[in-house]
Amino acid sequence: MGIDGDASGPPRRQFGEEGGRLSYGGYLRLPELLAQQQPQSQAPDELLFITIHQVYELWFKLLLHELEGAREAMFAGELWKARQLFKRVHAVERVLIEQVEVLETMTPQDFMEFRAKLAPASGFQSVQFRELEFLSGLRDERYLGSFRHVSDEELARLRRRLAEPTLWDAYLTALSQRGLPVSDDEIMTSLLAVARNRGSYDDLWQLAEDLLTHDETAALWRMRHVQMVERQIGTKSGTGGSTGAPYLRGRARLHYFPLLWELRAWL
Ligand code: HEM
Ligand SMILES: N[C@@H](CC(=O)c1ccccc1NC=O)C(=O)O
Repeated sequence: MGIDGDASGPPRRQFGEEGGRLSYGGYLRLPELLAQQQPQSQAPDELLFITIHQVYELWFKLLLHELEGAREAMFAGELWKARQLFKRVHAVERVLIEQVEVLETMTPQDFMEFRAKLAPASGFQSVQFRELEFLSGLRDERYLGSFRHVSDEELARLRRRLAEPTLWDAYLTALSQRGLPVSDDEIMTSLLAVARNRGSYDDLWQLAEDLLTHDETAALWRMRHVQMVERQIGTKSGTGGSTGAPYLRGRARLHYFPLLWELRAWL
């Protein structure tokens, strides 16, 4: 039944539509969006491969936006707002992990039908992925060298990310706004004070837990990704020129907020 109560056919006109200029496809720019999947081969699974990467990049864009918001909220001392945003970040990050399963429905044989066409492209070159790492505090300038292919605008974005404050910088500001010292020598004592004095500092504790969950979920994605990689290409080296799985295993151990993990040993 149509929304306007007509028993058959689509609604002729909906409430609030009078004079409106927006349509579903226009608002969401679907003609543009759905024109962006352009396989390089005839292999049937290449559409899946392109789609899943594009979906990742869309989520990366949203994550950057929300994490910027969380950083701003921490600087402003609005911890509740930062926490609200981290909730969304965590939910999206869990989706990113779950999504790997969809790509694993592709067999290695089917991947090999188009893999050769991909080199030297690889996830190495995801600007937004590196932006997320830089914003989160994992700043390895050597990666700028692997971005020679990217546009000036993208390179400028990465350089900006290296120069701007990280989530950790914002958390330290939130700590110092509450009178807790944050110098290298004093930070562990302050983190311990927060952990042991929940009556006064529960909001700061919960926020640190949110940061840790962001860190943990990102690490889980890296582990999930390398599992998929081993399943797809085994011990082959990567199209991006790395050793493949061994390189990725090394990356899986990294942490955004090492002090929050170190804190565990003192609790
Ligand atoms: C068949 C599926 C996939 C395979 C076999 C694969 C393989 C690889 C390999 C071997 C690398 C290391 C760089 C290189 O030498 O190529 C890499 C890096 C990367 N891949 Fe994938 N990948 C797959 C799917 C994905 C998907 C769906 C994403 C989502 C965006 C992704 C994102 C990345 C990122 C961000 C890196 C850089 C990681 C880092 O430097 O820490 N990959 N991938
Ligand atoms: N690096 C992968 C290829 C690959 O997965 C890929 C290729 C182009 C664009 C994104 C990719 N995804 C992640 O690395 C490989 O070595 O098979």
